[in-house]
Amino acid sequence: MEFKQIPQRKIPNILITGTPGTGKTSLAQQLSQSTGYVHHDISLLAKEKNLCDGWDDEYKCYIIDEDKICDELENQMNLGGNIVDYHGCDFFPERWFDLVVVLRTNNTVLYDRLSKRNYHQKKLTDNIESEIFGVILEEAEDSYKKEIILELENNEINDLERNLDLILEWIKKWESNQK
Ligand SMILES: Nc1ncnc2c1ncn2[C@@H]1O[C@H](COP(=O)(O)OP(=O)(O)OP(=O)(O)O)[C@@H](O)[C@H]1O
Repeated sequence: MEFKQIPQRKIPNILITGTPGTGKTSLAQQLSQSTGYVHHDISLLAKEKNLCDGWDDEYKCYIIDEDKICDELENQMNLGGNIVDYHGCDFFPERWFDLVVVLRTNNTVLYDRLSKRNYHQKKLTDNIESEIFGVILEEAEDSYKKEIILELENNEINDLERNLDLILEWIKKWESNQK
């Protein structure tokens, strides 16, 4: 059998994950503007391309079809220069990512952000508890090497700017290491 070797990417792929409301999309959008990398908001992609596997009546949201999402993104991920934004991280191929950012938010701040979305009480409480117990961080630690995981606080606007600068700095180093 003949294997086609995939050339090493020259620009990195970054996963931004964290509990809903921790600011993944805000950071991903700014990072995409600063770098020209492609922002993939997985929930949006699933809806737009019909990569869903039903409706979750308890949480009132679509259930994404993880296999279809991975198939949809595979070719683009091989090229590098992608920012993937999703509140889960254990179903993506590990080889896709060079950096995994886990955003964390103080529970009082997160409560305020999620209350504005009119989530029902159970969805609100479950998300706050998930953040308190660091469920997504644990999921990231179970799925990726710890050297590529970056846990970042995102409570106020200064945090967003600092996190953006940190990631831009990381990209510069990563790219110069590839030369
Ligand atoms: N550093 C910050 N300071 C203040 N507000 C912020 C900050 N980051 C994000 N926000 C605000 O918090 C809310 C949630 O942000 P955002 O939609 O980016 O979160 P998310 O993690 O992508 O959520 P979801 O997983 O549900 O898509 C938005 O109203 C956004 O403007």
